[in-house]
Amino acid sequence: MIRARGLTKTFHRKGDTIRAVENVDIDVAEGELVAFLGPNGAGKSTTMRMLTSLLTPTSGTAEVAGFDVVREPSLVRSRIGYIGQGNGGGYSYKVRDELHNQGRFYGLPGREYRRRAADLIDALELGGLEKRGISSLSGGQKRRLDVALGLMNHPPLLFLDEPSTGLDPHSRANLWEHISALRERTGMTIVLTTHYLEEADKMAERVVVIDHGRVVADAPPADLERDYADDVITASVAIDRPDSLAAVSDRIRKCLPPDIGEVEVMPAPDGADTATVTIATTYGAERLPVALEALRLAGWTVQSASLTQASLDDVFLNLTGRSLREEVA
Ligand SMILES: Nc1ncnc2c1ncn2[C@@H]1O[C@H](COP(=O)(O)OP(=O)(O)OP(=O)(O)O)[C@@H](O)[C@H]1O
Repeated sequence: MIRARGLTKTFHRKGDTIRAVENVDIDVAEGELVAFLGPNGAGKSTTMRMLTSLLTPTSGTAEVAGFDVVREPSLVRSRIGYIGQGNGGGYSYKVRDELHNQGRFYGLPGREYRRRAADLIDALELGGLEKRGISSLSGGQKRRLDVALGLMNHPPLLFLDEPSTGLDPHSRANLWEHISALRERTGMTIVLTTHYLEEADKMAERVVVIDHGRVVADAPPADLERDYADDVITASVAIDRPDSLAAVSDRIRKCLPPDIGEVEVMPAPDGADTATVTIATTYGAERLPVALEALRLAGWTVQSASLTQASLDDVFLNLTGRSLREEVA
């Protein structure tokens, strides 16, 4: 569906040169859901706008839905849906009129656009709102209408630029339910931008991490978390008072399998007779019981244990030295 090579966009503004996107390669297969993840200003929207033919690349090439974005922009546009960050609906129109207008824009015959509008009103739960003015809709309802507008031409490829930004968690979950259901029904390919880590983790089959206009990683979320971040096992272990921390640490390390991961032993901060064992590892969920069993067999009493699984924020931190969560906040 998408094959981009060396995609680059440089803006010149007031004597400044802004390298918004640099040398980006992207492949998206039919039916995939791919998320571009990165902080504000990383270049996600600019990349998407080049792929939708709205911006001409400074250099590089992209084929989208079988056509070249520079040489065949109208063929690209006829085969994609694009929902930008701004609101698609003209505010003076009513919900159904806006959908019908969109159908006319794509040159659909009246019967067809009325049928599609009715279908999308149903699929995106806009029933009862058909005659409402768009300016009176809630944020979540407006975003669902945006998605409906982007789907009027039945595109095999849908681009969503920050579909859920500004929505409350309930509306966000609701929008995602609708998008997932549509995807299941139509097999549509979806490319979206987001800076919600949880959203990318849960919804996307593949995450393209973008920072300073460059792709810094591109893989399924679970692979990124395995390759670029650690799970952390934490266990609180009872210790005998006379033992020095060094001796305890040595004994604990020796009882654990050598390949378990990076082990650290710290005294409890409140001076109690416990030590905190942390193990940075991959496949933490499988290794947690192994570690606990090894400690138990060696005679240690484990008072509590927990597992913190690697997140996409850890991935971003390890790749860039910055926390995406903090940057976005
Ligand atoms: N038309 C433009 N003229 C000048 N600079 C621009 C223009 N459009 C984008 N930029 C700059 O290019 C860089 C990338 O912007 P872009 O909007 O692609 O980032 P983004 O990752 O989508 O950010 P956000 O999450 O805030 O939407 C930023 O530094 C931005 O200020």
